[in-house]
Amino acid sequence: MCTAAAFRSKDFYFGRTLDYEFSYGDQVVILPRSYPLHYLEQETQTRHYAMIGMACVMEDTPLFYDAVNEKGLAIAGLNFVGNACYHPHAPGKENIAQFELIPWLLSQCASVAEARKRLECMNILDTPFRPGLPAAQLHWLIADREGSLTVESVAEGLMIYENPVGVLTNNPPFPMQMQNLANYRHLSPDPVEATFGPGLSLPQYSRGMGALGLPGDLSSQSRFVRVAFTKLNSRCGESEEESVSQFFHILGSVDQQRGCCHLGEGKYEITLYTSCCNTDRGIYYYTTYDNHRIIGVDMHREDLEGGSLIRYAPVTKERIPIQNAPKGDGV
Ligand SMILES: C[C@H](CCC(=O)NCCS(=O)(=O)O)[C@H]1CC[C@H]2[C@@H]3[C@H](O)C[C@@H]4C[C@H](O)CC[C@]4(C)[C@H]3C[C@H](O)[C@]12C
Repeated sequence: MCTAAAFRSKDFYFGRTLDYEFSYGDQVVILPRSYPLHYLEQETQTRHYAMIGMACVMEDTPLFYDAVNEKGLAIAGLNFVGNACYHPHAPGKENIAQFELIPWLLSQCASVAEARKRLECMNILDTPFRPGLPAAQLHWLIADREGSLTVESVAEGLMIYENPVGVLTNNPPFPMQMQNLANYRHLSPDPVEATFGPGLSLPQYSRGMGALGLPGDLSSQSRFVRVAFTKLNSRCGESEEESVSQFFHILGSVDQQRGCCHLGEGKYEITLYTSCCNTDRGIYYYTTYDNHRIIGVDMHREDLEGGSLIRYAPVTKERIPIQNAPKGDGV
């Protein structure tokens, strides 16, 4: 399972949890403006916007899971298994392979509005990156500080939906997620009046009872409701630290702990990493399952005019300072 969210305080933040049972070899990758981008059916781009994101690099190609470009446009791909359907070459369309979608849009679009224009003439090809690595069945959250889209390539074609909530999880298709949200329209962060029935006095015995009924399980439909409620009711200060901290709390509402989602044969799905990118500043923050310390990688500290990929292996080890150690232990 995975969850992605867009969030605005003073700056605009975008990130995701990546929930899975193994890592493909994730790295924080900065792709500078002159790194050539090759496509199956499109001309090679030799100059384009720079981007930063989480990817695995195969044959010198960064295969992005989520990324943000220097203009503040952000995209995350999330599993959409059983519903994603890609198509053969379509004449008259811009034919883009599934693994090319993120670089194709981030290399040339500065906003959601520009991405939408490109998407309207796109066809997503089923061609795998290489034999033995089938095309991941995904749908995408695309966002900038003005708004969000959900993009789903299904049997009927490429669907582009306005996403008024700015969150995405996995199945079912986006229109069903939104319809399901209506079942929770009564939830509130405020205390609510007892309306159960006339003449019955029911006590408000706890704080937080306005959100009683918010689903707590790990299914993708429940996570959609939970993260939407958390994000829409989020309040935080405008500083970078407060905003980043709040963003990790929003995605913390759908964090997946080892043991709660058994896949059989002793395998468990866990939140491998959580990301939060300040899209205005180009800083990609992340935590990993065993490293709760937020680590940042700032794309503007690198040579964005260069022609080589810049790669950082994620910090995966927990470091727990002891506050009353002799020299404060770095607290
Ligand atoms: C597994 C990841 C999605 C996690 C997720 O949504 N989990 C939910 C599980 S479930 O539905 O609820 O069961 C996806 C997100 C991005 C994907 C990767 C990117 O699309 C880049 C390439 C694309 C290639 O086609 C396959 C390898 C790959 C390297 C993908 C592997 C894998 O499918 C990733 C890492």
